[in-house]
Amino acid sequence: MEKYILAFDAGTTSSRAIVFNHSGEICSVAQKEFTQYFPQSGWVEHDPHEIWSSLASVAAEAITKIGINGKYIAGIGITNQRETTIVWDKATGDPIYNAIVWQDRRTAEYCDKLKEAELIPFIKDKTGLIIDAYFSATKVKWILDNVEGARERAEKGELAFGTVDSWIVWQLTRGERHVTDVTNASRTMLFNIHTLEWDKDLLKLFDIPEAMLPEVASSSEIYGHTKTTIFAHKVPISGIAGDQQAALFGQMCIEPGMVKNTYGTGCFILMNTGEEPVISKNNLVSTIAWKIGNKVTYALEGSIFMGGAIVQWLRDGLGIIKSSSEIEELARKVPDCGDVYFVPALTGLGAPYWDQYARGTIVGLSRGTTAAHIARAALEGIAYQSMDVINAMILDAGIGLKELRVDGGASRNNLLMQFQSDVLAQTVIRPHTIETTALGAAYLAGLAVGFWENIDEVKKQWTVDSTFEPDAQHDMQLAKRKWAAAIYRSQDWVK
Ligand SMILES: Nc1ncnc2c1ncn2[C@@H]1O[C@H](COP(=O)(O)OP(=O)(O)O)[C@@H](O)[C@H]1O
Ligand SMILES: O=P(O)(O)OC[C@H](O)CO
Repeated sequence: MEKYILAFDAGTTSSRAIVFNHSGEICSVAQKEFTQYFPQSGWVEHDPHEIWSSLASVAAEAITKIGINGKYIAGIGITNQRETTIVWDKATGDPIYNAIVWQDRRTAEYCDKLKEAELIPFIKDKTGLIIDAYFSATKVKWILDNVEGARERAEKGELAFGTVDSWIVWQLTRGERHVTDVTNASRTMLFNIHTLEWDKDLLKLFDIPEAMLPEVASSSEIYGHTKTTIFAHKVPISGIAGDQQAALFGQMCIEPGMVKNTYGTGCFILMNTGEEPVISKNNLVSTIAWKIGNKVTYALEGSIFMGGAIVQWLRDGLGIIKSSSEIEELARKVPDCGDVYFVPALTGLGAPYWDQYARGTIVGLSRGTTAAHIARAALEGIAYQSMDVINAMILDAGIGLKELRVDGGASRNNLLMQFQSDVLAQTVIRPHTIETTALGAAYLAGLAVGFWENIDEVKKQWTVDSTFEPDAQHDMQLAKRKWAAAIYRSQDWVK
């Protein structure tokens, strides 16, 4: 019987399990949303047990849907929301606090202090990152400072820290392996992206005991075998990558200069920069794209905190649409935004602005403004934010953009993709499989177990669904100036 690769995609709002065949085609998908906790303004938490139980149930569902069991799974690839921080007791496996999610802003003021102490170059030189509450280090420190007895227990070696990938491997191996991969490690602000080791100076700065940290492995190797009852067989866990790096791989952006944008909850634009990190002068971050064998590939990244999530807000917060896909029909009711500009900074602004205190802003409302204009302005806001990141990327890399490869839920929206092409004056390409995050994790897992022989073999599986060419119908220069003015108005709002 044919064998398959199973990808676990542990996203911010839902858990997905996808079974891929040897041609890289999706054979089965199961998905489950899980609870988002907002205990205070700007705080976002998940229950680590729910992350795992939802993943376990979708994995079981996905494999039973096509009538297979663990025996027919050649390898498991894990991809995950990055930066989200979990600390658990090594003996009991119980988390000592909820997962603090990447979007959580509770450590923003502490980050300001780090900036005031002029630590920006110190941290950037080692990690490639910008100081922001987004990354894991300040979240781990918060847990150690705020959960009673935590630091003492961490110092005694009783606690484990992990990003969501580590938590999943711990569950799958029943506590046998405490491991992460280089891509996830590079988002913690504790990992030196040049030496590929946890950085002792940073551990000291954040007062984090080294004993809590996972072992750091490559993105494609056998980390261990499943011990859960879901599979009834020992399945090798053989690929791990943060979701945005996995998407870069799934999009087969394997040559330096290739760029992808994933339009999910946020928008994450990554450019492959080859074997050396490019240190950004334009407020992007340098990150590890993957490590396969001994070869490390780096990327430049621009992280936008609100992408498709703004569409969910129009659905759940404003109630002007009933489902995310309805936004396209609504926005098409008007020929343009009617001079309305919408900066979706509901949780602050990420790259290239990095303003933790910015908030969502709609400007240019008039008596003639309708829900359709707001819908259109929201979609355009997603595209303008992506344009700002891509412009910064082009400056940093010193090379132009040949094409933009797109994926993620909101990339289904043809109006958004056409507008993205118009504002960039560049070709936008959507592949057949927009589940490229899971596909990338599957490829990494399959390569490690010989399911696929080499990258050249999987490269042939990437095929184009739609191409969008620039076809701007109005003055884009004026529109871009208005966008810049709207961004200015959204900044520094809640400080
Ligand atoms: N047709 C659409 N137009 C615009 N946004 C969409 C559309 N379909 C889905 N979305 C948005 O895409 C996001 C889901 O994409 P997905 O890739 O599943 O995200 P994630 O992996 O971050 O959970 C949601 O925020 C949703 O609002
Ligand atoms: O869950 P996603 O797809 O929104 O991705 C979240 C990112 O990994 C955060 O850095």
